[in-house]
Amino acid sequence: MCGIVGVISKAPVNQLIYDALLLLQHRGQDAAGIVTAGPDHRGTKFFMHKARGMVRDVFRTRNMRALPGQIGLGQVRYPTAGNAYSEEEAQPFYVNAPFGLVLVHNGNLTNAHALKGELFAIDRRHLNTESDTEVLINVLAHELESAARDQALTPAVIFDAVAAVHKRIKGSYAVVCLIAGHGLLAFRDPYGIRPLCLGEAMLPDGSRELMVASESVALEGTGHQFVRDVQPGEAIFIDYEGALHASQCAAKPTLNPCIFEFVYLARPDSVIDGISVYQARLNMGETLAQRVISTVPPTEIDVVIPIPESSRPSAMQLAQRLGKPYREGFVKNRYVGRTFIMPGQGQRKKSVRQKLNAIGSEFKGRRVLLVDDSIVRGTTSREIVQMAREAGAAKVYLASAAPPVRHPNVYGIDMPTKTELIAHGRSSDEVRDYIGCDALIYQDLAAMKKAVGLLQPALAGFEASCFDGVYITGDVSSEDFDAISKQRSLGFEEEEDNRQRLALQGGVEV
Ligand SMILES: O=P(O)(O)OC[C@H]1O[C@H](OP(=O)(O)OP(=O)(O)O)[C@H](O)[C@@H]1O
Ligand SMILES: NC(=O)CC[C@H](N)C(=O)O
Ligand SMILES: [Mg+2]
Repeated sequence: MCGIVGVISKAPVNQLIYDALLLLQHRGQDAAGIVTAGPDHRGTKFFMHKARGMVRDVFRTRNMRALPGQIGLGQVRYPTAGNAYSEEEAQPFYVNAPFGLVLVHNGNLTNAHALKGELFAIDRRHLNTESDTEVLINVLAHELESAARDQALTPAVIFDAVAAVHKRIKGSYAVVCLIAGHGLLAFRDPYGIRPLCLGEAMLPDGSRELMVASESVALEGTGHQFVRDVQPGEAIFIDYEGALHASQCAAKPTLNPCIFEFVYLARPDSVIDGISVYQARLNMGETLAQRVISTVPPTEIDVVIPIPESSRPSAMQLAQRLGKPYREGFVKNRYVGRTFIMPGQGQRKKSVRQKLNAIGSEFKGRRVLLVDDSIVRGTTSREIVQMAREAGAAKVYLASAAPPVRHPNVYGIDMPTKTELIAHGRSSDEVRDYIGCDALIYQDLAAMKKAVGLLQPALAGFEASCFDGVYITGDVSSEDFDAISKQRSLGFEEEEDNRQRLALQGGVEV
């Protein structure tokens, strides 16, 4: 779940894209990049800067100055394919033909490994990284080339190319792409797994600035009005004059957003596909309360404490429903990022204690109900339960606003292998024992789908594979699972080697 943004304006866009990326930082902490198209030669020259790191670290003043132009796009990366530690896999990606394309992608292709061979052998395109996004840009380039041939690149031709891309690639993808000299193209996979929305702002000269972004918070936070979500399977093309063209390019589009966006990934102040993320989390707290009441009598709970950050709305609603005080028992170090989206278990584990610290007085002698939005690898909850006990809690109960995560995700959440999931192959009692709490209460999946789904009647359903093992695209083979998980673990091994080498040399990790 990376964060992506694209803008067409009559004013410089470098600072605007930077600001939008900061608002999307929660979607990716590993790398960031911006491309702008310069005012010269009708915007056919691209200016790019990308590197590993958080937005604030990647872009220095000199980098910002080197990004002129009124059109651009950007990305913050949370790697779910390829190698998390490779600078070359930071986005945007560039290919020089046809026209010159730069592209950013949120999602994960499940058939990237098969397409790689096809691109080389049949389409005669060379790929130089392990990234699925490089596969995607090359498929799009090939299809644009085929659709355009010797005719002018009209919106209809571009939409034909996107229709062909939908037929070739599998998985999840929200995409923004600049076509040199022509305009900005954005499209979303036929199931609408990953989010993408459109906004606008009027500039002082009366012209209209258009922005597409992963979440509405990026629009709002940069002074844009939300216009609408890009529909599943739909493509929109905004030409250099700012005219917007839209077309449905998929044969059978259905709206099945990833439910994990509402559980954890998205910011609560965003609205995705008409669903307020905050309201979704409140509703999850409400249904979780029913489960708590049937497991631990409320008379045995003194206080409800959230595990910051993402669980807060659910915990608040749960406490209200139980009629128990809601207290802040853990303080979050705001300078440590989100632990779940860090690459590598070693780094994630170390970061939990750096990130959260208990306020002793809130725990001493109390029977506490800790609430988290989800328990995935159990990294957070195991540490937190121990911290609550060290702080003197009399009883530690743990409630998860999401059901057990038992299946790998192949659509843009980095949990490609079953074995890394704490609830895989374990009963709830076994997970409770592993985590070390006195009672463990999980959300009910059907209740959660209903509680979030009622906020958007137009939904066909949710992509909820990590909870129910049903893969919405219906075409993920065991070979695809193997390819995705193998490739991710190879990246980690490489990094582990790298860390050990640096440690031996007394070097500093960069
Ligand atoms: O079981 P685990 O593998 O630990 O994963 C789940 C935890 O990770 C996330 O927190 P994170 O620190 O990433 O972000 P947050 O501050 O938004 O809650 C999530 O909110 C859970 O707390
Ligand atoms: N989380 C994402 O959307 C990642 C995009 C792409 N699969 C990458 O790894 O770079
Ligand atoms: Mg958390």
